[in-house]
Formats: sequence, C-alpha cells, structure tokens
Amino acid sequence: MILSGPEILAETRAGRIHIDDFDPERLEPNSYGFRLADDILRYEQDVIDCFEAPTPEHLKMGPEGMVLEPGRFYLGGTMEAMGSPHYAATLYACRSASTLGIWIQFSAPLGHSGAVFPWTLEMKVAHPVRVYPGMVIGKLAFWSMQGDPTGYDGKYTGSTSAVASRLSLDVRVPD
Ligand SMILES: O=c1ccn([C@H]2C[C@H](O)[C@@H](COP(=O)(O)OP(=O)(O)OP(=O)(O)O)O2)c(=O)[nH]1
Repeated sequence: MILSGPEILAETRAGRIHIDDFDPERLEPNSYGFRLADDILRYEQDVIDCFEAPTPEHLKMGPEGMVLEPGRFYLGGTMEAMGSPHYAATLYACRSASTLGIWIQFSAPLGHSGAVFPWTLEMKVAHPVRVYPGMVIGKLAFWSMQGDPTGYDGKYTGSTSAVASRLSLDVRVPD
C-alpha cells in the first residue's frame, strides 16, 4: 500500500523513513515533494558504450539556473537524500513541471528498501526550459512491502549526488 502524507511524516519522525533535509511543508497527500539539486551531468560522447564507464561533463547551476535544451539528455539530482530500510519508493515528476515539458524520469522509477541517498533524475525537455536549483520538481512515494525487507547493496550505495550510469561495473555476459 502507498503511504499517506501523514504516515510519511510519522515514519520520518520515527526514524523509519529518511528524508534529509525534511520539511513538513513539502508533504503531499501520498508523497514527498523533492527539489532539484545544483549539479547537472551531461554525456558528451558521440557513442556511449555500455561496457565502458561514461565520462560525463559536470555542470554546476548558480541561482540563475540553467537552460536545458531539447535533444540532450541530462542527469539531475535531488537535493534530499531519501529512502527507507522499511519501505520501497517510487519517483515521479510533479505535474506542474511535467506539463511544462520537463521530464525527470523515464524507465527506472523504483527505489529499493535500504537505498538512502540523493536520487539521480533522468532529464529531458520538450523545448528549451530554464530550471533552477531548489525548485520542487518531483515527488517520492513510499510503499509497504509484502515479505521481509532486504537492504539495498548495489552500485549506487553511498551516492552523495547525481551519479552517471555504472553499468560498466556489471560483469559482462560472455560471448
Ligand atoms: O530514477 C532513479 C531510480 C532509482 N534510483 C536509486 C534508487 C534505487 O534503489 C537505486 C538503484 O537503482 P537500480 O537498482 O534500478 O539500479 P541498477 O542499475 O539495477 O544497479 P544495482 O543493481 O547496482 O542497484 O538508485 C535513482 O537514483 N534514480
């Protein structure tokens, strides 16, 4: 079941959900509204090889923000470290950002129980859009699980900001 806003508040206060920093003002009926961090990553290679570590360009937004261009793919980050050992989580855009033509998530919305860190956003825009650090851009929902939780221990454990793909760390399937 999805947690209500009051339940997210109660579980955060009980230390069972981690949202840092946490502002009760950003609680929503079934989610918590997170903000865009100031770091943006952009792949510069003409061709990305899944089995080679990508070398993204790291951009830092100032208070004036940054214009995202259509036809480019960006990685953004959440200002907040978020997650829970006791709940799974799913990430969504805010309708208000989405209806401006800003997409922050395409195909990897699931957060495992035990994954607690700033989330990486898969960002594209429909037309040039200026985004700003600190703007509320998406929401995280928390879900109770059936069965015992197992802690996440994957390639992104310990992330402190937006992280480029680490697919190249996976064992390559033999020919
Ligand atoms: O859009 C997303 C989706 C998930 N996550 C976080 C939460 C999730 O628990 C973690 C790992 O995601 P996933 O398990 O999908 O990564 P993977 O590529 O399968 O790598 P690994 O098996 O090492 O986890 O990254 C994000 O930061 N952004």
